[in-house]
Amino acid sequence: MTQMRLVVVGASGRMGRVLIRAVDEAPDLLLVGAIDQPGSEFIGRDAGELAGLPPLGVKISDDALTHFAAADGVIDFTVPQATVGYAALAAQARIVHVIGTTGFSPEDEEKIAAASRHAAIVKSGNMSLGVNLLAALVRRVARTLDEGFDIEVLEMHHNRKIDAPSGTALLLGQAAAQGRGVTLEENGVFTRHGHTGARKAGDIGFATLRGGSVVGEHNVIFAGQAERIELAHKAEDRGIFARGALAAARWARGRKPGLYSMADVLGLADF
Ligand SMILES: NC(=O)C1=CN([C@@H]2O[C@H](COP(=O)(O)OP(=O)(O)OC[C@H]3O[C@@H](n4cnc5c(N)ncnc54)[C@H](OP(=O)(O)O)[C@@H]3O)[C@@H](O)[C@H]2O)C=CC1
Ligand SMILES: O=C(O)C1=N[C@H](C(=O)O)C[C@H](O)C1
Repeated sequence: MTQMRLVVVGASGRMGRVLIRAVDEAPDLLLVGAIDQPGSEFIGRDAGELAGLPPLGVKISDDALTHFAAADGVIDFTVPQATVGYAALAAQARIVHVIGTTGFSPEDEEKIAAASRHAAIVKSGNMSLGVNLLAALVRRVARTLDEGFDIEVLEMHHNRKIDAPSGTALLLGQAAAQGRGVTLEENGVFTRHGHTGARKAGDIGFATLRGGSVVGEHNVIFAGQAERIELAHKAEDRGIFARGALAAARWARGRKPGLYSMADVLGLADF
């Protein structure tokens, strides 16, 4: 098969730079575009140089439309508003859209679902193999244990992160809720402050820590009477997310339009 031509949007971001290096290392992939928002100080710079590589001959641009028209897929770790716009453009160009961005509102989610009627979208709050396997384990454990075990999701990230709880924490909370046969809308508890009263049986609680340079750490705690089960994942390098995103792009190439998850990509949906 010919090389898959990819555009990285949010090219100058933490993930954008890691993705440019990961695409460059993959012989079956070709970087054909690197997009930042209009007005970015990086427009016109060489994408390779920005990512700490020799020049790649791909300039950072704000012209997404032209680059999408010449690509097979777009890898997007940006911000919700940008991703919703790129979903519409990728749908128009009928190209694969891999979405790693987190922090979407329900309205954003609806727009992305609408775009997925025209193009294959793979979207996940965490693209790593480890976290998606963890989610499958959480679902299984939650299915086994009854409400005698309280479920709490704890996460820590670097001090630049702008959304909470993390996309991964939500993904893990959803897995726990699915296992229990409930929904996060009904059972999720996202803040506790002041005189909260005792914990309600069946709640799925979330706690958020921010600080330093932590790439991403998640714990799912099943707390029972006199015993506790803890399942955890610690990300040590953003390369794990980039590798997952590129695996998703390869998997989605040629696939029919739809909204897919990393569980689909990794074959974990029925785990
Ligand atoms: N699913 C997963 O596995 C992972 C998801 N993430 C998620 O990815 C997202 C990005 O994370 P991270 O790289 O750390 O964040 P950064 O802030 O470092 O990067 C985001 C980049 O997007 C750019 N951007 C903003 N608007 C646009 C636009 N309209 N077009 C193009 N680029 C735009 C920003 O530019 P500017 O600085 O000029 O605003 C910035 O360079 C977050 O939502 C994060 O939670 C992160 C890691 C893994
Ligand atoms: O913003 C980050 O850095 C990360 N975001 C994702 C999330 O919200 O879970 C994934 C990863 O944990 C890093």
